[in-house]
Amino acid sequence: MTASDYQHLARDLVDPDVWDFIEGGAESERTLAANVAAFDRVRLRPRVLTDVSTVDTTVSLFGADFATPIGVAPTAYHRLVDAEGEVATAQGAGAAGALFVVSVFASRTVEDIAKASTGGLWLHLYWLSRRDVLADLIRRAADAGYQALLLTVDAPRIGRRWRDMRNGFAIPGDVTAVNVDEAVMAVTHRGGTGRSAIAEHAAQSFDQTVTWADLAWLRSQTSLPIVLKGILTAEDAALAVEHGVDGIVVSNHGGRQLDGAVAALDALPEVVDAVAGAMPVLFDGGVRRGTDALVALALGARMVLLGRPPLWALAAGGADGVAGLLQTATGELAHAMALTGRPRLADLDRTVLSYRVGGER
Ligand SMILES: Cc1cc2nc3c(=O)[nH]c(=O)nc-3n(C[C@H](O)[C@H](O)[C@H](O)COP(=O)(O)O)c2cc1C
Ligand SMILES: O=C(O)C(=O)c1ccccc1
Repeated sequence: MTASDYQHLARDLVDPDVWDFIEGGAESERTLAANVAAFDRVRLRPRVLTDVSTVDTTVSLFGADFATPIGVAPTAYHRLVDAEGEVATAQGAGAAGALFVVSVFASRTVEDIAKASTGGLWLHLYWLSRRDVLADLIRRAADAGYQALLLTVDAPRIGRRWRDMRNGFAIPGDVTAVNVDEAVMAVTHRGGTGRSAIAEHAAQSFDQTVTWADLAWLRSQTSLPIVLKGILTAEDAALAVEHGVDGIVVSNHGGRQLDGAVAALDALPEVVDAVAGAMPVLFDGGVRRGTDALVALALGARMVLLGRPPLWALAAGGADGVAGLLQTATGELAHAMALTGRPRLADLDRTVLSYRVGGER
């Protein structure tokens, strides 16, 4: 089944306030819409007679091999939609040979998730004020076999998500961020009419003072690769290279942070050009099909991540749903590679694309 099939099934299964939390974006949700619309503008230039009897979707990243360049983006609290939560997501991603990036606000322990996983795992972090909590979690993740750290840099504060504010949304009490010290989570505000508990919690627990210079502290804590998520400009891509990070994710957080931010796909070419091969560039935002993945890969992404679709699949089908989603998307990608006459990921370049992506610049 496709992402859209799982979305339709999930809608009837998930609590309406949780549904709004998953689906929603910031303010007018313009950037959320733009992420998906950007793919609608693209058309492909197929080449023919190239021997596509074997199509290869395998990709390696930081020394690990993946069956597919389509992975799972970090999203908080998977137990909101499935009793097994991230353990089921890890089983599904592993079955598909896909990367799973585990949110710092996961609702299962990093150790339990690692035990359930047969694939690659990275740990995502928000920069909490409590550096001792971060340091401890980084150590646990390394011990449990996580292969990289992904620091999200587009959320010093949480975007103004009116659905959550109007719903007075708070994570239900039986779902908790089990990997984060209770002292950090204790500041969680209950939300209430007109307020989002998630935004209030972040306002109290995230460190808004961090700058590029602070990355040296993170580097000192681990020998794992460090990937920055939430880069949208050539300027910041150049700074990322300068500061010696190991990879970046071009992302606008699925339209959940700065409304009006450029569509993720439109930002991808300038970032890829600025990085100029110095490190892998990943991509997320609006990918709903394998054919969308092909477009981002053609623009220079090494891997693409899905945010909302794995939550839909998890809600509708648990681990099997997540595996099914990733396998279907990978199948679509392989088909599109065959039908564009590019049977290897290395064959995918901008000549695949007919329309210019990247806005007016
Ligand atoms: C319910 C939900 C929770 C999320 N939680 C996180 C998070 O904890 N950390 C993070 O960096 N991004 C988070 N994201 C953003 C995703 O990692 C990703 O950037 C975005 O969903 C990609 O867009 P897509 O949903 O169109 O695929 C979340 C997104 C959703 C929908
Ligand atoms: O990152 C997000 O988009 C998000 O929804 C979230 C969830 C929990 C805590 C902080 C942010």
